[in-house]
Amino acid sequence: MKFISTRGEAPALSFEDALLAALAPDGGLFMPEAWPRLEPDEIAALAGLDYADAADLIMSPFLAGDPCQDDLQSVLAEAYDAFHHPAVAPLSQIGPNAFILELFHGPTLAFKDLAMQVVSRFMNRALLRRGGHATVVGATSGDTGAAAIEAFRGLDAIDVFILHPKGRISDVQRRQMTTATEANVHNIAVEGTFDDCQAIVKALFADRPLCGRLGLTGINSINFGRILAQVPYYFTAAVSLGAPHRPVAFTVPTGNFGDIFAGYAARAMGLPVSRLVIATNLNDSLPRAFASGIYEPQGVVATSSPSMDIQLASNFERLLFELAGRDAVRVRVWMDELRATGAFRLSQGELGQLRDLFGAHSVGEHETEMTIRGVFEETGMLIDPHTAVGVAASAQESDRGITPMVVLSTAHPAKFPDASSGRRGACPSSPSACGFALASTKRCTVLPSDVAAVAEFIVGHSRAEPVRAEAGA
Ligand SMILES: Cc1ncc(COP(=O)(O)O)c(C=O)c1O
Ligand SMILES: N[C@@H](CCOP(=O)(O)O)C(=O)O
Repeated sequence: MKFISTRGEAPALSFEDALLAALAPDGGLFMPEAWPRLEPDEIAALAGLDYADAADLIMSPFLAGDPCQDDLQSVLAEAYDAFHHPAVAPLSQIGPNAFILELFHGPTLAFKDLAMQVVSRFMNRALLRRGGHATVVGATSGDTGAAAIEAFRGLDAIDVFILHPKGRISDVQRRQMTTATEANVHNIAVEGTFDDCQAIVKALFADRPLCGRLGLTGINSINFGRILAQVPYYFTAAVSLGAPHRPVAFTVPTGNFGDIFAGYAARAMGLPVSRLVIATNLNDSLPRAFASGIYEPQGVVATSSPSMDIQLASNFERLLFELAGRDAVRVRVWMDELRATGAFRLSQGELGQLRDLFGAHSVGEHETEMTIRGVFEETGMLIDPHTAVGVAASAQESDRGITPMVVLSTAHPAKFPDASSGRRGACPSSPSACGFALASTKRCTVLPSDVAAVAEFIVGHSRAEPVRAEAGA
């Protein structure tokens, strides 16, 4: 299997090379050259398997012919061994035909752990096999950074630099990141928003000499490895609700569009997904685009679901690539227009195609709070504000009740105790196994929202060997 760029101007790479490159050198995102298909009997055979064994069957076709395919089984077994629930991603029911997929049983209590624990192991093994050093750079609105620091801390071959928007993450997220004492972990608090952090990361990748010098790689969902490791839970959830014999719908709390794109990938592989509902908070660039056809990200608004305080949804580019029939020229036109004017418009035909599969709803702060309260009163279950955005958005879908609707629960309520209590005093307790970093150590450097300042900090702190001149040069 080879991976190609959505912008069509980069060489096709193997899974492992695409994983280490993270972003394609032409600025595009890697995509599999074709979607592997699972036949209905193969999907049915996932029933009753351990999560890691199911993930092995689902992910394996993407690694075909790659040296890392031999590592897949052991990587998955190790990755999910430390989860706090034997099912890894269990389902619970909150109403007739309404389910919650609990993706918060990993070490940092957010869905990011399911992929990050896999990606870090693949990267580390690749570097040990090939020799060399990598510098991971990532942007976070709180959860990706915590999961990455947990997954990469203490590794000899990899330094990790995580950029978060200063003052715009929860206290628990901040402590999870800044109390790591390992020398390979670096936190940068950027004076800006998550979109600013992500723009800086992309600008660093655009500096090809810097990429080479630092062995730059990324762990955001712009890396296809992240998306791939998020696909299996769509399959396991749907199969436990009757797939492949019964279609299932999903509502996904959305920011960077990575998680919901993994649902799209599952469908492209043959899973009967009848609907994918994009649930955003007040940062509603996607619901506005699905209503009007104009994608026009605006300034980020701070909400009680800070991990979704994102306007520029990077992985939307992957969906546009699919929508354009994989025409990279069309994608480049959209992206150039976005860069030049801050917006682009989809045709009525394209919009219709998207609406056939996707719903998109924005949920306000009061509705989020009322949903947390309502779910608690009806079920006794505490949900976090990101999940609440998902539950509220799923209720706006007109055909609900006909097909099972699964809302992805993307974070444990203990990560957002103030918002998750619904101001009713039902305070979430953190699972004892997670051992939150309560120490007061703060390892974090504040920097302006400026590419040069961040690059200078990374160069000054990375353990990457400077490039040696070619012999005879
Ligand atoms: C708790 C939580 N929910 C939802 C999201 C949105 O996921 P995505 O960025 O993949 O759309 C994030 C961050 O990305 C998150 O941390
Ligand atoms: N919500 C994320 C933002 C980055 O998303 P990613 O899935 O692209 O890494 C976070 O909490 O950091």
